[in-house]
Amino acid sequence: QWEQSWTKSATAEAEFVASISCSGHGRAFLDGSILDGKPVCECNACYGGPHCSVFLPECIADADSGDPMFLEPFWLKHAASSTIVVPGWHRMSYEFNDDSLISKELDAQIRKLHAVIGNAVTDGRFIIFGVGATQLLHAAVHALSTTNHPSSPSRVVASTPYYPIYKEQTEFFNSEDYKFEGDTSLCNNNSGCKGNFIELVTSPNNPDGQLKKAVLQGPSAKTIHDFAYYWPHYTPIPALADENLMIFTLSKLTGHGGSRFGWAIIKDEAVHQRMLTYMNLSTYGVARETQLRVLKLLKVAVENEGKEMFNFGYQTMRNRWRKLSKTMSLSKRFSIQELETQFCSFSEKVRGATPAYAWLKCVREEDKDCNAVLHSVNITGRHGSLFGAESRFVRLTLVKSDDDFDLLLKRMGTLVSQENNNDGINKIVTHRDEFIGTNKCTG
Ligand SMILES: Cc1ncc(COP(=O)(O)O)c(C=O)c1O
Repeated sequence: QWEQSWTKSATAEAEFVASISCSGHGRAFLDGSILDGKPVCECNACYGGPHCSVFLPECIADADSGDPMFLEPFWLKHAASSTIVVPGWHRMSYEFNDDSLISKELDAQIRKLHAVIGNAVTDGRFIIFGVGATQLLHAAVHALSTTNHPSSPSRVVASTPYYPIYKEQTEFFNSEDYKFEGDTSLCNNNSGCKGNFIELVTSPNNPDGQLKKAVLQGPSAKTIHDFAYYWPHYTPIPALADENLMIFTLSKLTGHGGSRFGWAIIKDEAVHQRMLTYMNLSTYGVARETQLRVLKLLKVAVENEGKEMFNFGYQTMRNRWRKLSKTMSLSKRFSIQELETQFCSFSEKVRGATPAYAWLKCVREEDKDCNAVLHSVNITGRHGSLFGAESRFVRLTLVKSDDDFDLLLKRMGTLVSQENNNDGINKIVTHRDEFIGTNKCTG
């Protein structure tokens, strides 16, 4: 016998903020700036004005970050089932009742999620939570490294092109126990293979979306499998992954990058213990508010056997890829990666990959800096050199909001049509070195 009482004002406050109109190009938040007693609209990139109704035509199409806002419309539609209320007294303690830092319910929910999607084995494995995959990656490198051997640190490698944080993080923490050594191929001819290796395997890969396997084998090679994108939004799921150390993140699964939540699935107990020690000494676990929210989100994610969220994610990414591929098919100046088709055990169909990023190549000899070419039509992507690749590659994000994607597509369309117009003009104009932005006249 109870009556709703103290949550009334919280729910009214939440619904009031949600009702503020930002013209479909922004959102007001409870913790946003206040003007005249009301939270103000925070506009999507390239929109402004008090209600985000003004398009800013000169602005940059920012295709740099991998912020998966493409899932926001799903959560707007599922507001009722995904909302939580966090009272002032919710889990104030440092620990759960069993002295752990991990919600057992959330642990079980994660195992259920993997069983529903069929992308990773969790039976008999340890699960540990982290403040995003970012924290877990470093905890894993620490746990697998050979300690107390300052003269022979573990050699951290990844296949080019690789996610830049691997290098940046390993170098930043500057440990005596491990060193970033770059591309895995340094060990292709056996001469470079002395010592202990930690190979970071990203599958599907960031930036090019390829499904990858470990290159290094044998007792001196340990692997960390970064499965941030091993979800049906981005790739067919060919098989259950059963690697020694697998890292997943909420960011690319549900789109909640800001919640800073990831998890690792670990086979070996000693490695698990070392990662736990790292977590205890760095952050003492993940915020209980985050764990509560993640539990709720994952319950929605597995509703209806995962069909709703994963279908939404896949359809959105597939539509974006169709549009982009159509535009790029008209270009001889740029190419993007080939998308592999294979059987997906989750959808029980043969389907194509729909990666989070387009890995764009400027094919003309003179376009050595591809990001500079894109700047001519106000697009900025992530420079290929950050991934250990040539500067004629650029990573373009396809996971941001519809507004971001639409603008990127429009600007890519402009660039490609300039190229096609120029092919005609080049036959006539031979005396000018440059025209239309930075396009070179090669005719
Ligand atoms: C391959 C890969 N691993 C890890 C991460 C980091 O994820 P998180 O947001 O959980 O820190 C990203 C984010 O872009 C990523 O692309």
